[in-house]
Amino acid sequence: RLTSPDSLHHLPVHPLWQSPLTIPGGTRQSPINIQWRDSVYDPFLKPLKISYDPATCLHIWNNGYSFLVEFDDSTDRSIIDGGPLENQYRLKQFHFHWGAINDWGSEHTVDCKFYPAELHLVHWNAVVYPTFEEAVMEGDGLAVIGVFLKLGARHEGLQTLVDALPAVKHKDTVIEFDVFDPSCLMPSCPDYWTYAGSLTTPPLTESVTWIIKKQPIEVDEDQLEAFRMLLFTSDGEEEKRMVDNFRPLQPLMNRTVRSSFQ
Ligand SMILES: COc1ccc(CNS(=O)(=O)c2ccc(S(N)(=O)=O)s2)cc1
Ligand SMILES: [Zn+2]
Repeated sequence: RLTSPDSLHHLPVHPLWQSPLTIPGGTRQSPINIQWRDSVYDPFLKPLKISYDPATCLHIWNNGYSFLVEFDDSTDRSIIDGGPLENQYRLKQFHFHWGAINDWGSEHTVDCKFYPAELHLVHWNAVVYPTFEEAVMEGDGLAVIGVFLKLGARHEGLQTLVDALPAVKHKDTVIEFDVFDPSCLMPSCPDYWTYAGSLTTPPLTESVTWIIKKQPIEVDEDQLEAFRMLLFTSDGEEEKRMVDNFRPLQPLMNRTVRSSFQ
């Protein structure tokens, strides 16, 4: 059993990002810096297999941390398999982390370099665990694919999401979003790093197999600015722009980052 959520509330929190800075006894916290030269090529790592059914898309909502696109995870219609994983994992939601300016915003860094934003696709091990909530508490319960966003050409697939953001400007607003294929947000290169880590927001449980794509996707300035016009705050509250919603880097401790490529 992992740290229970209620034991986290008295810990020092990061001012901008209501997430405890440290977890007592935490040995596999996320995010981390990925030092390219220290990652170890593992020839036994398989290619990651992704098969998403766009019709499993349900809605977009602003949860006060980020905006999430949630999926129907009651069946195995949207799954990932292979890569470092021993089971197939079901897609539950994806969300982003971003900065107030383009110099930072990602959660993971590569050779201490920040990207302006990072996409997280959250999957859970429905082969072994009966519910997502149980999977969140187990070491092999979750698999999150991280994709870096870099400033460049406009991303047409992302634009359909961006167009919906004004409707979820405030915390706890939701809109229906019934067809979206997150595969369009994947870079073309299959290369990834993988390591054992945690959720980067409460409950910060050490239940995530991280799969971080080496190649970023390109988005343009207007698309990043659209993220930055979202609010942490509910309608009627004093407006706080939703920016810098990333957790500080955590110590690598006794972990090795493996790469699927040489
Ligand atoms: C007990 O019920 C629960 C337990 C946990 C959650 C949090 N939601 S979550 O697990 O999808 C994620 C939180 C942070 C993620 S990150 N940035 O590492 O990809 S994913 C919701 C309900
Ligand atoms: Zn995340």
